[in-house]
Amino acid sequence: MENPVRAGSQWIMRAARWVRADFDGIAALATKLRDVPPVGWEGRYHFRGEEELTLRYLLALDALNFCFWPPSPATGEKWSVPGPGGGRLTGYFALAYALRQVAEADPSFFAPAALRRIGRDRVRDALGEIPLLPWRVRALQEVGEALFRFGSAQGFFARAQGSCRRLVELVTAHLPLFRDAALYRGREVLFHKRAQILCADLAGTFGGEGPGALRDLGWLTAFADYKLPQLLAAHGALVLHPTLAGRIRRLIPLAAGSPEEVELRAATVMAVEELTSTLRAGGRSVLPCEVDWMLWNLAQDRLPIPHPRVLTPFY
Ligand SMILES: Nc1nc2c(c(CN[C@H]3C=C[C@H](O)[C@@H]3O)cn2[C@@H]2O[C@H](COP(=O)(O)O)[C@@H](O)[C@H]2O)c(=O)[nH]1
Repeated sequence: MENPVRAGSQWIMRAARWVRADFDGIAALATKLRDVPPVGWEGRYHFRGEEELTLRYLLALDALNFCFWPPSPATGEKWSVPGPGGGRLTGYFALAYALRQVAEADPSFFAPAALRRIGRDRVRDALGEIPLLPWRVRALQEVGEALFRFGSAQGFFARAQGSCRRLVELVTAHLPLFRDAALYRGREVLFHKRAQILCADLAGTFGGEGPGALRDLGWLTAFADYKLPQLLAAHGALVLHPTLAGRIRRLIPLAAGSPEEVELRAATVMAVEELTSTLRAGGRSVLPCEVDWMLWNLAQDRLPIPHPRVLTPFY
């Protein structure tokens, strides 16, 4: 079955007014990507241990995998935690590492009954002053609730039967904060960013074996976060309406669910589809999620324009 994220994004881009994919820009970026080696799983900061705990950890990780930038640009620094080598980690890797330390020091944090009724103080103890704390508390409570209902993380993930599509359906059915959808011109469109990343994280963590043996990774689209549109726009693969570009440059948050925000996400998905086809036509066999990883990796370097800011628990 076709991924609804792909079909929805295609439909949005036919009507889009704020963002367009630029085919010369995409072709130029594809040429650059041709020489980028495949990006493997970067698991240095993740927890890996006994299977049940690892699965609980991954579900919690992707439940919290959103908004790592300071809501107030004037006062806030990007959220960070001390890393293993003395420096500081930010963003996704900071979250992976902070949760790993919790898993190692106090595995009972991830017990279904504990997560179900976790409160702000416990989350703050674990993660420090992370943005959007109330959403994160709720996200963890939902993880606890789902684990409680299924009895274990192993029981939960087993229901996916090795399929990304089923895992996305499962997660979005049982954990409301994974339901990453928007209304565009009166129609519901899906992005399922964190649910789809969970599939990639699962495959990466387990090296494609055991619970990470997912047979339909090609079903996944790009994960419509805030780093990919930043990179794509910086390379001219996406062209933004000047008003939108100006707002992003001035760090003004975009309204969640606004047409410009939804179009940016759809354009990101479609640009990655186009990059994937271009690379394939050039003889390189890649999946959209692999192109996503290449781009996300490149987006870890300093970029000439800021990333779009949307206060949302979805990405
Ligand atoms: N499109 C896309 N977005 C991704 C990821 C990942 C994690 N993947 C890695 C994990 C191990 C592997 O080796 C993977 O490469 C996180 N994010 C998103 O980025 C944003 C944070 O950015 P920053 O502040 O710079 O950490 C935030 O929205 C977060 O949800 C991805 O893969 N693709």
